[in-house]
Amino acid sequence: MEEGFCAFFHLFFFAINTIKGRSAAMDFFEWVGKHTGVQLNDVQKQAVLHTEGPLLLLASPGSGKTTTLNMKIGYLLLEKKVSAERIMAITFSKASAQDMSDRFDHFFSNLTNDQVHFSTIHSFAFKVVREWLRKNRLDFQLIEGNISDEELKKGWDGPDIPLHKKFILKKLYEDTNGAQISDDDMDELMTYISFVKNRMLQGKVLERVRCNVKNAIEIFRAYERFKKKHTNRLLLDFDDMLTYCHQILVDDQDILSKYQQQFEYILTDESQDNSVVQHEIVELLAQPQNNLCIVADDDQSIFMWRGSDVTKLLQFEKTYREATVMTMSQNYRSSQEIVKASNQFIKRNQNRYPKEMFTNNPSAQPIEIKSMRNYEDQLQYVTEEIRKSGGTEEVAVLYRNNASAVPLADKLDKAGIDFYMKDIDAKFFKHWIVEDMLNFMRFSYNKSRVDILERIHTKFNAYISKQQIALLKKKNSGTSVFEALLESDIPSYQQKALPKAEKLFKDINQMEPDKAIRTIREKLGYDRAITKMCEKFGFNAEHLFGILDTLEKIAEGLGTLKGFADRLKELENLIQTSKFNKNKSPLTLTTFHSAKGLEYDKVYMIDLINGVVPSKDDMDRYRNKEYGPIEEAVRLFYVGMTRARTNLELLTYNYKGNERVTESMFVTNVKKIIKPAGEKSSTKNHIRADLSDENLLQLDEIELGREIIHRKFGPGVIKEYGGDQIGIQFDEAGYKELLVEVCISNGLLRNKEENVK
Ligand SMILES: Nc1ncnc2c1ncn2[C@@H]1O[C@H](COP(=O)(O)OP(=O)(O)OP(=O)(O)O)[C@@H](O)[C@H]1O
Repeated sequence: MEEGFCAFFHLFFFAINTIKGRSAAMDFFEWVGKHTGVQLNDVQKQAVLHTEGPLLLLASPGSGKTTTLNMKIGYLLLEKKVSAERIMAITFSKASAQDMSDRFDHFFSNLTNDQVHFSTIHSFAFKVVREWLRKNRLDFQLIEGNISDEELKKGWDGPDIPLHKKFILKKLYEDTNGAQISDDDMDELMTYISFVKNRMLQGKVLERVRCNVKNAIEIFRAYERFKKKHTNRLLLDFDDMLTYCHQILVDDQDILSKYQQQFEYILTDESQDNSVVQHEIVELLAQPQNNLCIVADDDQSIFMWRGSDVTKLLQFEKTYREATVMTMSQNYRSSQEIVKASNQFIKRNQNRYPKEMFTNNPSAQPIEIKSMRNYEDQLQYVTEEIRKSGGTEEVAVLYRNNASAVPLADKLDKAGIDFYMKDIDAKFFKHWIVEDMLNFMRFSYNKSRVDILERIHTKFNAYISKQQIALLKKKNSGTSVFEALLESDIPSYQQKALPKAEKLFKDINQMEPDKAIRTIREKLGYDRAITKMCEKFGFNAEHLFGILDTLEKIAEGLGTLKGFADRLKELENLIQTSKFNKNKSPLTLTTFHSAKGLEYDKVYMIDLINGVVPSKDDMDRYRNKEYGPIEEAVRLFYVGMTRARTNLELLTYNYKGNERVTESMFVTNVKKIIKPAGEKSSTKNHIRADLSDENLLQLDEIELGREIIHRKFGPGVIKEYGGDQIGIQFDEAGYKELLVEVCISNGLLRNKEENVK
């Protein structure tokens, strides 16, 4: 009976094959190539054919990772006759699971009806956890998912906390620190908890994990206790799905064996993004045959901050003695120029598998590096270029921080250019700094509004105390709060301050909004109040002042305060709805992180200044000889560069507001890479220093204010740095502008002894 069925099955396949035109002599690749139009290269073919045993497929960007994985699944199904339910294809995000599934259908829907399950590791883990809970007659509740900032801010009525991760953390933060948690701290705390759980860290090691949230470890521990003890149900967040799944596979042999037997072949895409716990789950499932195909690019690992870990990839050959490692280095996406420069650039990282990406694609445009005078010029330039290009090609503007999107969206919208924004983050508009500015403006319309004053009274120069607010509330006179206060018993320092503030509020009300913001910041003392808050609570001053600068930019050219408030609403709405422009607009705005896996004809990478790319924190840690973060920043830059097919522009500038900023050290790197050999600066006029000398100033150590010693001009201080030039004020030789490359490559500058750690 069974034999008969098999014979029928083979006959059926033979029929399909013949229908689809595959003769007996035609090999799989020829046949598939005919149907899909994709001719795999030799390494891709080898990777497809290697089905038994552990395989690490290291692939460069654009080298056809997803294409190869899909071909491999096709091969398992159609050639090796493996049934679909015995294949497990795992990706990192829902979007890439969908992308892989779509691409599989595109290649094979005419050739097979088999439905392979493309899953995220989270959805598989959740399935295992549910099965175990059912088996043990336990109930559970998910405590993570969408919740709006408004809902969170509103809090809850009654004694019971709503069982949601953010509410629970909010409460535990308040209990531990006696203060409300800010949005930024909530984000950082969530990231910290994810990191710790994904890296499976416990005990003392936790103390080594950096987190700027006060008492983060205590809050994390309290959170874990809360989830276990609060109800008779098990409370699970997204990370718990992974840690529980791992523990279940370790403890419950029945469940482990069931899945090990079910999945004969396991394939994982984007494995460089897997965390420790995710790698361990995959390793357990693959045993004992270890028919495991891990597709990864360690150079595109950019989620270390939330727990991903390439160590497992780098140790693959140690984990599996019988491991095969293959490298796919041919880039099908980008031009000669882009492939060569990015291949060279990524080599500055030490902690990586050596690879040599190459392409047979033709040459296109040279990589352009534009150094603008200031931030505004950069936005103006990008907007103008995009306008001129007329929407004929796919263009992306990539930035490191979501905050860059708001002024850019504003500028593009004012120029009438539509865009698709990949990762919507309208948090900017809900930030307390934005709320503060609007409250200052609202209060200027009606100075009797104690409720508004209550929100800003500590943030301007009138020294209005909590008691005075209470008094005003009690009086409820409906007159100007300033009049009411001046009539009451006030300390002498308020005698002058109150009328002055009252006058300023009156003036603000009549001003154009950008001037109003400047007045609030400078004359009413808002900037000073923010600086103090940063000192007291450890807030990130750069970020907060950045928001204020952006507000001023948005306000430019708007006539009234009301017009400004309306524009903010309009922009928020525009950003929220831009996600519906996918496939409608040829222009995409996205962070470097979210651009991974995507490609465009032309890519602009913006805001390439030290302190942003790489971040100040990355640079500080680098100087302290902690290399992980800077290497991740390099990988992120590399991901950005390799998104471009034919055109890549790197944009930097010298001033942000009045502040002097310096060109990203990565841009300087790329400049050196792409400069034709003939233009290399001559070194023959200089006596070469011993370049291995540890005291020599390195490129990435250049910073304003650093004290150095020049071989010829003696001691001095770095005063300017940007583009190719470095400005140094020498003790004796006066101020000089020198070429960075000449100084560094000839070892002309040494760190002053006390700078050297
Ligand atoms: N053998 C091949 N011949 C021609 N084109 C190919 C081949 N392999 C892949 N490609 C094409 O190269 C492009 C990149 O492929 P794919 O998206 O699979 O790469 P990737 O390695 O996943 O990229 P990344 O990691 O940068 O996101 C696609 O347009 C794909 O069709």
